[in-house]
Amino acid sequence: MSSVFGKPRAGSGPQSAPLEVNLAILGRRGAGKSALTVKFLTRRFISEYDPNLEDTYSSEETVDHQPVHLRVMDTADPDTPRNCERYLNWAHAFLVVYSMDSRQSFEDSSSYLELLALHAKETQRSSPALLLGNKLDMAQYRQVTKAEGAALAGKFGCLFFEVSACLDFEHVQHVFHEAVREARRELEKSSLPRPLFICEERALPHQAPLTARHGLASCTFNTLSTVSLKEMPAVAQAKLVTVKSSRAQSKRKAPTLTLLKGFKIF
Ligand SMILES: Nc1nc2c(ncn2[C@@H]2O[C@H](COP(=O)(O)OP(=O)(O)OP(=O)(O)O)[C@@H](O)[C@H]2O)c(=O)[nH]1
Repeated sequence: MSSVFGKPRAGSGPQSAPLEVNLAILGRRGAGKSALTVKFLTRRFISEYDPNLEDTYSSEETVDHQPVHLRVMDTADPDTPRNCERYLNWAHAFLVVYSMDSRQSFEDSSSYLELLALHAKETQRSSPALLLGNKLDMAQYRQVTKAEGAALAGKFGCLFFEVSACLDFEHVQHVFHEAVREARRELEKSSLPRPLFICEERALPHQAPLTARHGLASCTFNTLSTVSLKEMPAVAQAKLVTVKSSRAQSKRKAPTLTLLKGFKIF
């Protein structure tokens, strides 16, 4: 049996278990996290949304001929990253989104990348991040150049794309699949199975919250000296919505739309 990344190839037999990948979408309010997520899942662009909704969606994907069970957490931090453990300890990869017509959202994306880098350092476990400059269709109003986006991504060693949630689906899908590839590479390197995560049992006196060090709200971090392994939390202490593959989706639009509660899709 041929294999890809140590797993059986899709279609190579009934035993093929899909690769499980958790992806968290981070970024300032209004950057377009929900719009990109819904575009990827349904091929549709949304123009109205509930900014306080944080949902985790599940989608069966095929990436490089390999079946992937992809969970996407569309996060909703209030103004700054808050209670970040819910995604830091859950995700295998991150999409950090900024809106290219907002300098502030670009600066916030830098804070998110710093947060991820710090978490990787403190847990000695890196999860890949991709930086996305969203709203490419609004490029005439851009406040952030492509070069600036690329430079920020380069600083943190992550992939960079400019995208639009209201332009072509294929480009958005490509970006999500790149995130899966990045996660898969990292999972292969890691010897620790991901169903377990490291969390702290109690705060240590010497442990300074990220807030203090990086101006981020309510994020505390784990040290390896007082850790315990716990079961991964049920997919999102947020709602889980199951969505079939995007390709199948386009053929069954009506049922899909009723699943995506909280969004108005036009
Ligand atoms: N023109 C354009 N508008 C977009 C794009 N992506 C999102 N928007 C719009 O920008 C606004 C914010 O988009 P959301 O997807 O809700 O942003 P978000 O990052 O999820 O924001 P929160 O839910 O508040 O965290 C909405 O009005 C979207 O319709 C895009 O690529 N192009």
